[in-house]
Amino acid sequence: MKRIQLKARAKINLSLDVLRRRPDGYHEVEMIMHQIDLFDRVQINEREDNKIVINTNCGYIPKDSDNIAYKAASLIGNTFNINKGLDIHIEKKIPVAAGLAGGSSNAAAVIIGLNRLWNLKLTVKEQMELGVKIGADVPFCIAGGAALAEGIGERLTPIKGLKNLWLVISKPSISVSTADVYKSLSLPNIQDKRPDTQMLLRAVECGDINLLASNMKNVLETVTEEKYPVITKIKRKMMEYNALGSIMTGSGPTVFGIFKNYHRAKSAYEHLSLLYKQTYIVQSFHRRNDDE
Ligand SMILES: C[C@](O)(CO)[C@H](O)COP(=O)(O)OP(=O)(O)OC[C@H]1O[C@@H](n2ccc(N)nc2=O)[C@H](O)[C@@H]1O
Ligand SMILES: Nc1ncnc2c1ncn2[C@@H]1O[C@H](COP(=O)(O)OP(=O)(O)OP(=O)(O)O)[C@@H](O)[C@H]1O
Repeated sequence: MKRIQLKARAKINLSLDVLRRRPDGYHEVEMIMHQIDLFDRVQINEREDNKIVINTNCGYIPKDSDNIAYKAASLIGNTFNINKGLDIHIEKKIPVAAGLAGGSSNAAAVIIGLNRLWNLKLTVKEQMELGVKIGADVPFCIAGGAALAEGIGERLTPIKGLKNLWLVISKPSISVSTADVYKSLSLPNIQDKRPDTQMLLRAVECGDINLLASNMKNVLETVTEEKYPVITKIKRKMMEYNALGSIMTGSGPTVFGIFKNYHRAKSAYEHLSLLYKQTYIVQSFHRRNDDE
């Protein structure tokens, strides 16, 4: 029986802009996305029967066909007419419903893993085209590294990622539905809150973390931060503890701060982790999937 184990890394949005609402309800976005070195471990083992079975150490994600990793496995099985059963074990470390693409990264790991396990010879682009059928963040999680994401998030232009960037990530104990956040977004409300994506892209590519950190913006804060003042509180704390800049990632509620060095990040981590249990000190992860 064949088996494979992969790391499924989380992402943050260094900027998030919404350009328009499409007739199907989805939104056209412009985002700078970056993987971080906070990951779940996904292990896939073939089974004797033809069932897909999800196991996880996390008590509050679905273990049936609602699990996004299950959906990815069944999509690959159906697309390539492979009727083999799989045990998928997810060791969760990425906070759930947090804006960190935890579920999407698991789906991406299953697509990448089955491509290798079953020798499907899919290119990264082909894997991404399958991934978007599961969710808008899945193609980025397959591509990895750092990218400008357009369309609904699936049109990716790879960029040179940031090496060894120190971040503190803090999730308050509330969960947010991405669909609800996009639904509640008022486009007129965000006009004076939009990021200068081109300038931020240049900052990332030059490694100018001061310029980046002080200009990061996420227009979805107008919905989630408005509803949950704890997000403002965490951003303030990050700045109080010497972050160069701090915003919410994705649809929230997780907040991240960028720090000049490990010592400053550690000091912020020590303070914030006393207030918010789900606080992590992490580095950026810049390697793309096609580099591996
Ligand atoms: C907020 C982000 O995480 C930022 O990276 C993504 O835009 C969301 O990506 P995701 O969670 O993979 O999104 P999906 O699972 O495809 O969609 C969840 C819901 O979010 C809304 N959605 C998502 C992406 C997008 N560009 N426009 C949207 O309006 C849709 O209502 C959709 O029903
Ligand atoms: N493998 C999985 N891991 C995490 N959540 C999952 C998984 N499968 C299904 N879910 C469900 O998906 C929902 C969103 O969880 P997820 O952690 O992916 O959110 P997120 O970090 O906000 O994602 P994104 O940043 O892509 O919007 C939760 O309600 C969760 O129960």
